[in-house]
Amino acid sequence: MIDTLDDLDVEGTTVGVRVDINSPIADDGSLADDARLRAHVDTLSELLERGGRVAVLAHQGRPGGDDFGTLSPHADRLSDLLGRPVDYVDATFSQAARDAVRSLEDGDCVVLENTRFYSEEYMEFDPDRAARTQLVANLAPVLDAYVNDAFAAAHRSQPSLVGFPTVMPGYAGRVMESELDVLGSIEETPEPRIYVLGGAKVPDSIDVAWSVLEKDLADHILTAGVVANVFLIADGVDLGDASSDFIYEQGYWDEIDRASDLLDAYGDRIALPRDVAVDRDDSRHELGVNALPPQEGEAAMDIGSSTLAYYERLLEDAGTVILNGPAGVFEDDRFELGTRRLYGAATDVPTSIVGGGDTASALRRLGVEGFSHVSTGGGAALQMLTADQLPAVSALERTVDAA
Ligand SMILES: Nc1ncnc2c1ncn2[C@@H]1O[C@H](COP(=O)(O)OP(=O)(O)OP(=O)(O)O)[C@@H](O)[C@H]1O
Ligand SMILES: O=C(O)[C@H](O)COP(=O)(O)O
Repeated sequence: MIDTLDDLDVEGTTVGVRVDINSPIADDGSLADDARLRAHVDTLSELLERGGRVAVLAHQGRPGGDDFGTLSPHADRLSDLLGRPVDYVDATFSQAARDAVRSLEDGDCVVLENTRFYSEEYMEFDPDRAARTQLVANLAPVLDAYVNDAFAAAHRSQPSLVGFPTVMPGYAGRVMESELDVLGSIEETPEPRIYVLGGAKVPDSIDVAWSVLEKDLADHILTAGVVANVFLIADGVDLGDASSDFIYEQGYWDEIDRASDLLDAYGDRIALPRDVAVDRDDSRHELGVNALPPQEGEAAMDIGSSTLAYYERLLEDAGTVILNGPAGVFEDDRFELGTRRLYGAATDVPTSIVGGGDTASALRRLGVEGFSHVSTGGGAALQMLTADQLPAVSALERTVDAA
């Protein structure tokens, strides 16, 4: 049982609110999509209107990634969306951050700097240990309560997600509450159940594949995106140097062995692409897997038309489809076809659940709509749909009682 904002006496309370506003970032550093910020408006508005003093905690990107950066543009955008001033401080738990939090008055909001600018935040801890990290130990004394609205990051056991509710009363925000409500009953969704695993977070997808196949939750897994490329290599297909180098550079080379083990154990339930699309002479060019490897420098950027026809046939019989991650590099018009058609076919399945920040942004861009539920979370939604407990949710369940 988790307490929600209904259980929090907000007025005059200084609340640390963990949100997930991790967003695509344009080349000039601005936000390329604000959907995740919009999702949290209800929670933040409610807290501010009820007289709360709100300190927003969030991450942006992963250390070393192109989208790793400051939350300053997020604060500006939140101010527009909330229709009130939102301060930003370029510190997360230092004296400057604590002073900014202490000086909040009822109805004020400040965004603290990217929690991942600080190295312990990118490590996974059990909640008790997380409570002793620098972030929690330094910031908790200036907060009265903690609200976790970051469903999309709830599968990470990082300090800002599991540490605070160990030392102060923790509550679910409105996004967290509604996601847990919708996604908490996977066993009740109609069968057969198909999982579509695409996108670029290969280790997360392989974890999910193991889990849903072992628990007999999935009748089929359709692979797409970089996940499919890893499975194709595991199946002995020569995808060429460009795709292999990309997988190696992402640090996913070991995932090929894990994919191979999965194919050995459950190959009859895992569908692999029959063709892929590459960039040849600046155009989309499709190649059957028998015609691979592609020419030098060509990478598999999307699933091809034969694969789409095959996947569409499988989806025709599905009762539930759960999708995460684009089928290809949808940002490039030549490689959006797989995502457009695969997700389009999924809207005809009686229960269709979509997860993922990039996925949701791809679907908006492509104008594909009509799903039963579009989750703010990618990996988190998938983990929830494996019927596994999310660490940040467990931490809220075990939170300390309000005084
Ligand atoms: N074949 C491919 N080669 C390279 N990149 C790909 C390919 N297919 C998809 N991608 C990239 O995958 C990225 C999205 O993957 P990701 O796993 O982050 O999805 P997501 O929906 O954001 O999920 P999450 O919310 O878990 O992060 C896109 O930027 C897209 O260009
Ligand atoms: O985009 C996401 O899935 C969440 O913000 C979590 O980000 P992470 O995968 O970098 O932990």
